[in-house]
Amino acid sequence: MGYLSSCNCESAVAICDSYNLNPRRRSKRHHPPKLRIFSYDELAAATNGFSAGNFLGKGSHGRVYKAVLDDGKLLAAVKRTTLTTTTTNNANQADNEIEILTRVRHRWMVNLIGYCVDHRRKTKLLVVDYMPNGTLYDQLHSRSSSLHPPLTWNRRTKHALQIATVVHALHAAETPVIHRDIKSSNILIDGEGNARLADFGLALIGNVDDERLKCTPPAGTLGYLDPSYLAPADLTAKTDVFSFGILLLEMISGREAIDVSYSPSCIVDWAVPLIKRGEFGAVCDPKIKNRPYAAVIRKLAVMAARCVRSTAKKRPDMLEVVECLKTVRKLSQASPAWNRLRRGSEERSENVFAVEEEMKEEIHVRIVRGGSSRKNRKDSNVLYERVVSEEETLLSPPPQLRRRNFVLRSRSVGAKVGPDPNDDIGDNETVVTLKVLIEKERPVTAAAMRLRKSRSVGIVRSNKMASRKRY
Ligand SMILES: Nc1ncnc2c1ncn2[C@@H]1O[C@H](COP(=O)(O)OP(=O)(O)OP(=O)(O)O)[C@@H](O)[C@H]1O
Repeated sequence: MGYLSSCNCESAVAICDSYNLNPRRRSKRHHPPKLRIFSYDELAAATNGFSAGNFLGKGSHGRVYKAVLDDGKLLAAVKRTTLTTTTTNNANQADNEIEILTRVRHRWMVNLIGYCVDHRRKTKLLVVDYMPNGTLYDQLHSRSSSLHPPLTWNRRTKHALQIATVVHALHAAETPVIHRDIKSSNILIDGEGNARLADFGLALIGNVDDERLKCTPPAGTLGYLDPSYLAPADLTAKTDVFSFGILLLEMISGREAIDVSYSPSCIVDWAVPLIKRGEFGAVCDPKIKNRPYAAVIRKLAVMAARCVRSTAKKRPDMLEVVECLKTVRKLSQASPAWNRLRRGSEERSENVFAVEEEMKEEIHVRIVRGGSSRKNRKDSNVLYERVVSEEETLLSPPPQLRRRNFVLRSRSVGAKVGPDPNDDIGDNETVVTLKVLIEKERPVTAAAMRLRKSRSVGIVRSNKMASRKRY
């Protein structure tokens, strides 16, 4: 294969291997195994002739089978793609996946073991690590609790951190990789219960200003696809951050990215207003038995809401997401005694939280420190007025707010912003008047159907690009 000879596997493979990114381990350089080239017959024998008994699942690119190799010493998954006579999207996807998986490896990725290209049979086979515990999608959304018991909070945050870590490593690699198809069905669970990122069929390698990336049409999966990614030039690492944010919301809430049995059916439209109103309990999956204290759920939910912002630039990068998840994990694992203490203090400061949460809906804040008369309060005593950014309202109340000596009111859009002349407020009280963004209530439609697991859509590169020189 041309692309294999054109890139040095040994050095390229190391580009995002976390072992090599860790300076403490750099001295003992970790050399990933060489890729193997399999024959069709070898893989046919290893999968019992691609039998139904070895069938693992079907994706948009083809079927996946369990393979037993090396006299039973190696279990692998074989992804089988059929080539057609003309250059098709499927063929491109298999090429692209091999090329990327040849160059990048990470312990939280489903890594490539080898491959087989059989032109006579018009078949391309990718041999990857076998993941015996299914997908994160199954674990989150399975109806059968005996097959997949509900995931604990600890598991959810562990999986989220593992995937955030690998996505960050991909983005930070010398030659960055944008996955473009982060979703719960592309996260597989290995034998030790670790989450691994799979399916690099739509991934792109290179810098965003590379011609190849600039000519590749947008692709992804409905429900996870960044709404600001409408043209090739819109692609940035923040495209993955959006999909990761959807994944986080899915993990926190247990809801699917799109579920038409709810209204709103899109997880963003449902969860983000709740998060902005501070209703973190409502967002949290009722199947989680030992929930952490509210501040931990809040921290993660706010991060998820920031990841799914419509403006890509305002989203955090994956490093910030990784740091947030590490903190969330530390806080979640704090001792029960510490949590009891923390809960107690949360209850005592309930009013403060209520204020903070009400603030999340505001778009303007005006704080008026009261004088001795209402007239004074009305116009001459405005000490502070500003537009509060979405970020501030999600994360923290302005420092000027104190628990005592203020009265808080909410107003709908269009209401006058400023102190109400009918207030009966004593001297030296602070008035906070909020302009509230009221979302139009949408009619709730009866549950009609559930969407089946969403499939990836899109092509990896245009035919024009396919014929261009590889780098
Ligand atoms: N490495 C693997 N080990 C075990 N099972 C796997 C492995 N890879 C895939 N599977 C199974 O095969 C199914 C199909 O996987 P595939 O990646 O082809 O498609 P998908 O991610 O479900 O859908 P799409 O291709 O549309 O993104 C998965 O849902 C999973 O159950």
